[in-house]
Amino acid sequence: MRRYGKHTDEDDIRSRPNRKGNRPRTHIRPKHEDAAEGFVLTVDRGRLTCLVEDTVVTAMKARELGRKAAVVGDRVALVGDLSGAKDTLARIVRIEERASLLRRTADDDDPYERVVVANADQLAIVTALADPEPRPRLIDRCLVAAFDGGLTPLLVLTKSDLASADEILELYGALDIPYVVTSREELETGQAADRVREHLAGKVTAFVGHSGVGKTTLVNALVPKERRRITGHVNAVTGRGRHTTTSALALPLEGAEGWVVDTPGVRSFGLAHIDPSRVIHAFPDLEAGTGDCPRACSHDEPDCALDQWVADGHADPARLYSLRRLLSTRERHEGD
Ligand SMILES: Nc1nc2c(ncn2[C@@H]2O[C@H](COP(=O)(O)OP(=O)(O)OP(=O)(O)O)[C@@H](O)[C@H]2O)c(=O)[nH]1
Ligand SMILES: [Zn+2]
Repeated sequence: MRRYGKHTDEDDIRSRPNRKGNRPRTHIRPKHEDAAEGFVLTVDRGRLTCLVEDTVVTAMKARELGRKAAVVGDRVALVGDLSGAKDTLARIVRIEERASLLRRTADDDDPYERVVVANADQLAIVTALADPEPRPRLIDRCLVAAFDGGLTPLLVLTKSDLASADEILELYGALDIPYVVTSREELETGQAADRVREHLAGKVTAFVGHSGVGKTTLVNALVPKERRRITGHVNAVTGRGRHTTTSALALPLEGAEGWVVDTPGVRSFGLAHIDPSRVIHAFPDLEAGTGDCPRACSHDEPDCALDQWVADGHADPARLYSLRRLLSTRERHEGD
């Protein structure tokens, strides 16, 4: 697992314009030197559940954090009552620098950024091969969010007992994304969890997927029994029988070191915040050819240098095609 250690807060490292003319802040003697290090497991209406060593502590952010919000996966510094006893509340005084940040906008027309998960190494995109039908545009949008946020994608294709994975795998072949295909039978024998777990060991993995794809079933097979959630659909009369996830939730991986971050089912994945230059970073073979692109090139315009780069044999045309397909998913379509 990535060692988070005592990172300094990025915002504190950058020298800021010193409007008030007081001494610049240095990080040599940080405030709250004695603060404990915690890991945010979930957030619920301003209350953050954090793991501090082996104790689960409820906390809220200290006023000095201002508008900064801690999210699931954040490494934070806590002070105050760290006993974890009932009705105690610790204070989060610092959010450490993030190694990655999975974001989505609720809607492309809504510029408000909803941070989903911080510090995840990997994004597991769970897609059913049938029931519900795979939605490649949604997969593409998740991939773009992963590349933009610095996460490595993993495709988890469920319900192979209902339909073949060939078409989807062909569509993503050029992207060379690691994938796992699972079926009902493999869920029952435990093979499905075993094969997915191989990709999760030592990592923090955020799971996303449209409702009904089998994400909860899979997550439950990966975490300790007492942490499992109820699966199945809402009972139309009582409304019970289904978990209502509103925030992401970090759960320990069973059988290996690592974290599974379950996120609420996504219907859409808004990408208003995406920066193409961060996406192309995930395509080093193509990034190397962007030197002659016009300024702020979208890499999908007539003067883009990548056409020549590919024509000269420096990269596979299928890779450029895939990149452009991904970038074009930033435009919103009906049904995204
Ligand atoms: N045939 C088949 N059904 C599966 C498989 N995996 C899960 N299911 C079923 O698909 C349905 C949905 O599974 P869930 O795990 O609840 O799906 P989810 O993605 O968490 O969906 P929400 O709970 O709606 O967010 C359940 O009835 C599961 O039993 C599979 O590999 N094959
Ligand atoms: Zn370009």
